[in-house]
Amino acid sequence: METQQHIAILGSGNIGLALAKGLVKAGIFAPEQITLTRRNVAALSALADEGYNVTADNAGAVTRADIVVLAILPQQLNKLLDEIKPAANQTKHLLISVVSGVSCQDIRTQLGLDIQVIRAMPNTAIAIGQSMTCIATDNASAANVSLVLSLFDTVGVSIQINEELMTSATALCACGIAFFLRSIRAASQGGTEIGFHAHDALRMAAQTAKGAADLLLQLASHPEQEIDKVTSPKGCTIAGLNEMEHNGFSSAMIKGIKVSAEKAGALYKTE
Ligand SMILES: NC(=O)C1=CN([C@@H]2O[C@H](COP(=O)(O)OP(=O)(O)OC[C@H]3O[C@@H](n4cnc5c(N)ncnc54)[C@H](O)[C@@H]3O)[C@@H](O)[C@H]2O)C=CC1
Ligand SMILES: O=C(O)[C@@H]1CCC=N1
Repeated sequence: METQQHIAILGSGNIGLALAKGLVKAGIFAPEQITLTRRNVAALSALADEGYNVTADNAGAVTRADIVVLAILPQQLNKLLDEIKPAANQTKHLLISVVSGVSCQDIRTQLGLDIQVIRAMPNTAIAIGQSMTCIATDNASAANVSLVLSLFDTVGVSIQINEELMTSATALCACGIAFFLRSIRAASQGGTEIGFHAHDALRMAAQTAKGAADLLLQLASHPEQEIDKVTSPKGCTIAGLNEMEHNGFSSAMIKGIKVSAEKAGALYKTE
């Protein structure tokens, strides 16, 4: 799905750069078709050497682009929208916002334009083509929704959801990367305590986690169905699993995801 379009990514931090790298890796955009912005443009010099356009001029980047991605923090958004307002064109531009907790309508209101806005919630695995991305909109055309879904499908799996579920998607999928990484890290720490060198324990834990995820994804199976196959009667798996549950393993994950979702919903309002 190669494209001739030009994309501007406003805010080249963790997720903006992960998106840019993912799109280039997937062969959708050449670096020359991507403009990356950041206030401290010197921090993007390595990207400039790779062929990306880099600038601190957000409005200029918007003028040259067909698709504009907003990838800055919620508290930085209003200032940026004021800056690009003169360059934004509601007939030309499609806005994609990955900013947590900010609705499509919030963005149009701040811009004062009836522009098409699609929210996307990817995660950092987008850099390696493994993102779970949720998208939502309240006004974009079906053609633009398909375009954005197919764009994110090249860098993982994408689904369209109702906009009111976007903060939940943020907690489960975007923050979720950190939650699962911490679980793997904890498993590796356990592995070290029972005899493996730290780097071996981490690799073993990560591959085991990957296998567990693939059992669900490839077999369309349920976790408990797969757990039942591991837990031999009177065995060591059920002993370990029950010990974890007595200490609140599932409960901690559920409570953490709930707190994360509440926080995601309040990020823009508490700027
Ligand atoms: N990090 C993640 O895994 C994910 C983050 N998000 C959302 O993406 C947004 C960005 O998050 P991160 O990448 O983690 O933050 P970050 O702080 O790493 O990146 C933001 C970047 O924007 C730049 N910036 C700030 N003001 C600017 C301006 N006026 N013009 C140009 N650049 C400017 C900053 O220098 C920084 O490089 C947030 O709204 C976050 O909620 C969404 C999904 C996943
Ligand atoms: O921690 C955050 O607020 C952002 C949103 C989702 C992932 N990182």
